[in-house]
Amino acid sequence: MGNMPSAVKHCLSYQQLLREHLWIGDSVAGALDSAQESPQLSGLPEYVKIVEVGPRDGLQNEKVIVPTDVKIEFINQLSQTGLSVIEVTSFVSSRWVPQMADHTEVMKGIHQYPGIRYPVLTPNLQGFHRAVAAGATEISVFGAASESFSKKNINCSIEESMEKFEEVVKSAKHMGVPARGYVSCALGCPYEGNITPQKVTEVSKRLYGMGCYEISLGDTIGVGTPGSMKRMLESVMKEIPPGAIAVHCHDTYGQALANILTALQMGINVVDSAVSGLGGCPYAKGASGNVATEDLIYMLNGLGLNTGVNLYKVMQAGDFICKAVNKTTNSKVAQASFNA
Ligand SMILES: CC(C)(COP(=O)([O-])OP(=O)([O-])OC[C@H]1O[C@@H](n2cnc3c(N)ncnc32)[C@H](O)[C@@H]1OP(=O)([O-])[O-])[C@@H](O)C(=O)NCCC(=O)NCCSC(=O)C[C@@](C)(O)CC(=O)[O-]
Repeated sequence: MGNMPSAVKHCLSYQQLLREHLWIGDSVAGALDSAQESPQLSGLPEYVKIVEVGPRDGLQNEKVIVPTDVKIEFINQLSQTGLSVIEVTSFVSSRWVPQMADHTEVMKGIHQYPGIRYPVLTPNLQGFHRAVAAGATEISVFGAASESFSKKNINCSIEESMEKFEEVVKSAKHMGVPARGYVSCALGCPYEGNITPQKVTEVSKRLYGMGCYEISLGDTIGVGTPGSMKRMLESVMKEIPPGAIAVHCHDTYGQALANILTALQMGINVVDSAVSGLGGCPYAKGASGNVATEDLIYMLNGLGLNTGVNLYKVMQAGDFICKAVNKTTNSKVAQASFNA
């Protein structure tokens, strides 16, 4: 059971919750329940940490500005699900990403529960200082393995970005603020196409070397397959231990769950996902949402792996945000459950 959060031990029966609150029929509730109760398969990590990126990655690409109080309510609902990490917002330029302009209000407005971490994106020192002033206690810097994407996304070369991140991570360390590092375009770039595993490894090593405690490898445009995921991870894992690697899979080509399973089989046990499969990067045209947290939990439950997260409560939060942004969920599990 290791570092499994206690919340998982107190989950109510899915059938009971689903029937009472989501009006789901017995057959669907039974399917969700049996996935929950599956025995663990060998060769996989016992516990998987889910990093929920819905409030940040999930919303950053929404064209209509989501009201701040809706974002706060969404995050507060996610805090009730058993998730231990919820990425809240980005301290970036509002000219570049208007949806994140209310970062300070969101950060100050949420209820921060003990035992849950609420990281935020900070591209430079300006963002870092604003984030800390607003109450952030964990940050992420976000680089890329593609020169073109780096320029489009953060207006500088990879080398320049590393210099900015060094400053941010150094200040973060000095203040006792843990820093995570993203590497976008780990399995392909919207501008350059193929990206070599060597380039991903090189950038990951730089971020890990400067003090990022975890490197999240982003399939930004969701073009990866289990084959390219395996080749990329084999290369990165020569330099970084699996315990310090996370995967961040967009689902554009429907490969996200297969790619995640590949990573789990290689010893990775941190996975980023977004409720309802929301998400996309404003600077990665054509990229669809992240893997849906609901679908990820359903698969992990079926593999008998612990997450500490209550699928029913995540579905409720997903229902809330989809209604608020007037969207249909991208989660297959939520679709199957609601349409049954
Ligand atoms: C990085 C910058 C700011 C550079 O943008 P820049 O224009 O090069 O910045 P600058 O340093 O030249 O400053 C220009 C203006 O921006 C301001 N500025 C400077 N820094 C900040 C800041 N932190 N917060 C607020 N304002 C800022 C600064 O004060 C100045 O204001 P002015 O004097 O003109 O009024 C810009 O390119 C930017 O904000 N980019 C963010 C893009 C973004 O958020 N993309 C989405 C997230 S990445 C992603 O989705 C991928 C990921 C992580 O999910 C993983 C995956 O899927 O692969």
